[in-house]
Amino acid sequence: MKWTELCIYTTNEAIEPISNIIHEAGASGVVIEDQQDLFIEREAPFGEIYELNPEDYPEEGVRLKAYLPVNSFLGETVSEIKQAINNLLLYDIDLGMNKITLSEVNEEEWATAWKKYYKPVKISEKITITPTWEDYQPVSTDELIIELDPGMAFGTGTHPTTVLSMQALERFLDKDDLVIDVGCGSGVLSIASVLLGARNVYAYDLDEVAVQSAKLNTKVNKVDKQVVVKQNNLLNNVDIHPDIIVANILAEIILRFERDAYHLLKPDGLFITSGIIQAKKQLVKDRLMEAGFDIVEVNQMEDWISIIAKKPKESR
Ligand SMILES: C[S@@+](CC[C@H](N)C(=O)[O-])C[C@H]1O[C@@H](n2cnc3c(N)ncnc32)[C@H](O)[C@@H]1O
Repeated sequence: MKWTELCIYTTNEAIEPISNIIHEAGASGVVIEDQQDLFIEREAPFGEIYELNPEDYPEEGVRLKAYLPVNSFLGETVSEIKQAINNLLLYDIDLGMNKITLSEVNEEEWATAWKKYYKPVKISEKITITPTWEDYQPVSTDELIIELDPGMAFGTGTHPTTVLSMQALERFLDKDDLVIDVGCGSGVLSIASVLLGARNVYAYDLDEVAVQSAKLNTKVNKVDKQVVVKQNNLLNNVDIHPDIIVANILAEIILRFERDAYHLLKPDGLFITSGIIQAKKQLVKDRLMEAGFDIVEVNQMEDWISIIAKKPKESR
């Protein structure tokens, strides 16, 4: 199948409205190449690797790229896109060069074009996540590598909520711990747990696609013998007593099973929660304490909160 690559040269302020126009025209995704990205100073507490190549960016302004299938409607679709973009001038949106170019790409090029945007990322002191197609060589001997294919359940494993969970696992997981991963998504936290020394992990997700993806990723990372992946609603009908329960799920969902987590955990066990927005921080803390937990730590990355709670030795 043939595709047309639509390149729109514009400005930073026009990214959002033009992206909407392109989505409405039927493109499944938009690539944003913003010249300013080359100059942003990024926080890199763990020396994250950002390998931006200036050649991938326009000399000035922003380049948006979208892919449309070549069919008999293409000419009409492109005219509508041009018209809708020009209409933005009525709202005083600066369109900069406002140049559009079209070029044909074949299926194969299109399918791999997005891969250059994914690079190995060091997300904690020990853990680096790398896309499966990269031949990444560890920088130090104690570096732990997780191979993940972006595009599968819950992205690349580099979302702040995942990073917060992983950093907590890195600090609190002891060798031979038994771990439950609630809402495992791609399985990234289960894989990290095994690499960090967990004896076994039980990974649950409600979504069948996530379950399949986690099964595949545990195989790719050669930890499938230690990780049991199952479709399950939270901790319903689970009768395992772990040292750690990790759950990167929204606050509303955490608050549906904090008591189950407390009952299942071994004394001294940890409940690592993440995916909590600022506004829900106090509510989640209160409810964890009501369930009997002691709060060990509250951490933040960007707008996201992670709360680490401990079940006391003597249950209340
Ligand atoms: C934010 S993602 C986290 C994925 C992964 N743990 C990570 O950190 O990258 C939350 C996951 O929870 C799953 N989920 C939502 N509700 C659930 C439920 N009731 N039971 C089990 N999993 C659930 C979703 O399908 C999704 O995969």
